Amino acid sequence: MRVTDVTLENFKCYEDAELDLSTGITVVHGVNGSGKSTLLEAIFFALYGSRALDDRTLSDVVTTGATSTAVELGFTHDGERYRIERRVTRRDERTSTTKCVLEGPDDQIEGARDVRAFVASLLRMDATAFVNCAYVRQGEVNKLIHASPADRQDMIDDLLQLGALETYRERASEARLGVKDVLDEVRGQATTLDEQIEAKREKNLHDRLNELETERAEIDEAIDRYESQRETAVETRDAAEAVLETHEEVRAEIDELTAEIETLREKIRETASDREAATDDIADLESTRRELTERRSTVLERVSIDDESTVAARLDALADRETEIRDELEDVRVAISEAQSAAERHRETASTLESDAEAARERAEELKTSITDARQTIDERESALADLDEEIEVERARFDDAPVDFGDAADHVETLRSRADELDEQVADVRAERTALVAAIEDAEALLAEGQCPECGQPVDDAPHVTGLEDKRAEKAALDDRLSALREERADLEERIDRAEALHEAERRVERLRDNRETTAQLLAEKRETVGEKEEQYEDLLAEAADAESEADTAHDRAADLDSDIDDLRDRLGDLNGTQADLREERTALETAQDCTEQIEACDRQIETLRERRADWETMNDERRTQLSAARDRRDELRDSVDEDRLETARDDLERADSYIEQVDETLSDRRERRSEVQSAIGAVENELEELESLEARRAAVADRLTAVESVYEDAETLQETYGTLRTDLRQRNVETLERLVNETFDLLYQNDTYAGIDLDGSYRLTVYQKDGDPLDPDQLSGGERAIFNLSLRCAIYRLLAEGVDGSGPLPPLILDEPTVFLDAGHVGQLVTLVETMRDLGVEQILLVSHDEELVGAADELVHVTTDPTTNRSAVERRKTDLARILAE
Ligand SMILES: Nc1ncnc2c1ncn2[C@@H]1O[C@H](COP(=O)(O)OP(=O)(O)OP(=O)(O)O)[C@@H](O)[C@H]1O
Ligand SMILES: [Zn+2]
Repeated sequence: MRVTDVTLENFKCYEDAELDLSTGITVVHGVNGSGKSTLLEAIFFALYGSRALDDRTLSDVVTTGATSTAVELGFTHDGERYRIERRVTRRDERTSTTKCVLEGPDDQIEGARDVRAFVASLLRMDATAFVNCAYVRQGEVNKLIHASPADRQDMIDDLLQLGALETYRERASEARLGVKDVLDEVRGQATTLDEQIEAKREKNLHDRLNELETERAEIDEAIDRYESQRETAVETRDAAEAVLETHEEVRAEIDELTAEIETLREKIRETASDREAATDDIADLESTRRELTERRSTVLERVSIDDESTVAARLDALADRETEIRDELEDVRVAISEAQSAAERHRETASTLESDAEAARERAEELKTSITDARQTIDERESALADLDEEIEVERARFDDAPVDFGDAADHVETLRSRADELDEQVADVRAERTALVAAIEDAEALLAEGQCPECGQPVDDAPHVTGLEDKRAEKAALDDRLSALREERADLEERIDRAEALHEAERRVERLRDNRETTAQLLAEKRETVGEKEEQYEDLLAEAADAESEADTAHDRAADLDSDIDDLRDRLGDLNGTQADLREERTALETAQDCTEQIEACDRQIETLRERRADWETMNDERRTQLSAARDRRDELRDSVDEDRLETARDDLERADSYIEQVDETLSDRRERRSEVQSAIGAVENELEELESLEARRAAVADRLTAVESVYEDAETLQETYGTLRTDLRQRNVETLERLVNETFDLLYQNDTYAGIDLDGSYRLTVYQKDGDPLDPDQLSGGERAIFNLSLRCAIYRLLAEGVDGSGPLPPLILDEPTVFLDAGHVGQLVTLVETMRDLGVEQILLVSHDEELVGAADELVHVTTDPTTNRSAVERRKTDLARILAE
């Protein structure tokens, strides 16, 4: 197998890396922490997935901060190309494989589990075997030495496919155990069958069958005999029963006849008594009839009829007469009632009229009083009128010597007043003029006193203005005169106004008195008119009352006339009632007679019916008597026919037959029971015989099967032993070869050293021998020695695989991570030799992580790993070997 290329995306410290790898020795180098180991891990992870991670998780391989990583690995194996792609994705808290595909030459495999299984079978190694053999991880160089011999044995066995032999051996053992179970079971069956057959043979089944069959024949014979005897008994019983049955029938008939005779006798007796009762009834009816005839005669005599056949005609005539009387009675009654109500009406009229008259008189009386009152009022009003006239005259007399006529006083007052106003104005004007003049005079006098002109204020000497002052003084005197004249006239006028106003007042009073007078006169006239009307009314009411009273008298007279008519009508009513009573009496008599006739006829009919019935009953009893004697004859005949001796014999026969049948039935049932017992016993014996036969047949079959199973069991045993022996042989051979190879390799690495050789025992226990022959446990070796020793062991295993068992495939690449850690320079050289030897042995590809110069020098190809210091991401680069340059570096 050879890895051709690996591509990483966000795998741990790699963001994006692609690396092609070739055959031969490839050395990966770079500074610490640059990502060398990661590169190898990626290859391991691509092949085995999570199984390659030991105790780490999927999420550890995803670059911190990224959500998903992908690894792609290309490799060739046995001349075919393969390509694995894995993608791991982190989602929420979970990280899982989201893609895992292996493309092979034939088909494509999907899913982590299937891909892993395919890789394990292709390389013949699972992840554990891979790290034990092909891939020495950093610090795990001593893994094989530290492993326990058992683990080592398992591991090497697995690598060399010896595990399969153990599996086959186990399967053969399981098969043998399975066959053993079957064998035991078949043997058990044979034993059981033998026991069963023996038990049955001991029972002497054939003898028993003979005995039972003999008994069955005897029972059959006895049953036949009893059955024929039972038949005879049944016949006897049936005959006796027939005789007794016939006798029973005769008895029953006799009983029936006796009952019939009794019934007939009873009926005859009853009918005879009915006849006697009928005779009595007839006698009673005849006497009733006589009484009725007598009564009818008496009644008819009372209404003087001797021929009863005229009764019906008389009744018809009576009915007509009664109708007439009834009609007339009705008429009279109506007349009385009408007259009564008429009289009543007249009386009511009279009473109404009388009360009308009374009311009229009362009203007349009232009027009379009211007239008297009115007259008094008239007198009072007339005197009031006279008073008013007088007062008016007094007031008018005031104008006799007045300056104005009656009626002009108001105008006069007005005229005077306006004159007074004029005067008041004039006084005011004059007074104002005077006041101004007085002031001017005072000013002038003051100026003058100071020597100035009173007109212009200039000095008096220059303008003689004193004349002006004199004029003003004269003017003032005139004004004074005028003012006193005006005042005088004004006082006079005031007096005249007072008088005129008094006159005006008189005028107004006369006006009011005249109004009063007019009102009073009007009232007087009205009153006078009312009195007149009332007096007329008074007369009318008196006349009205007189008329009503006379009409009331007339009504009383009419009512009295009607009363006398009613008396007459009542007399007539009495007469008619009397006639009606007579007629009714006569009719009752006639109806009684008619009733009697009807009853007499009914009696006659009843008597006739009873007589006929009596005759019928007589005939009936005659017939019954004939029946009675016939029944008696038949009964006597039957009584004579009964034979007591024969009956006695029949009863005895019956009893005997019954008891025999009972007995024989019991016996028969016993026998039959026994027979069915015997029959089933025979069945059981026959069954057992059949079973015996089938047991014998089965025993023969089991014997055959036993032989077959025993031979299969022997085969399985042989097979198991063979696989076991084969494995031991093969392991022994492997151990021998491995021991040889380990020693060879070890010699190669330690030609000169103190060690003589290595011993590998059957269970892969390793012992190192020193030159002096002392044994050493590998653990006791120095660190470097241990590492070399371990690598030798691995190398030996590789060689074993290469020389190999049959069909071993191409060898996986040898991958070593820092194998030189514990080695000194000399040993590094040996390691180089070892690695080269491996290459020569046919290991196609060897991947080494190391910075050892010697190893680098041995490389066919170099891979340089660097870190970008800014991003902390790794990068890979392939370089052709240039030893000189590397050494220079
Ligand atoms: N999931 C991850 N994401 C990012 N970086 C990671 C992750 N896991 C590990 N690393 C880093 O990858 C770097 C490379 O580690 P690795 O073991 O491959 O280095 P190395 O070259 O083998 O070093 P040494 O020579 O010391 O063995 C380490 O510095 C580590 O911190
Ligand atoms: Zn002057």
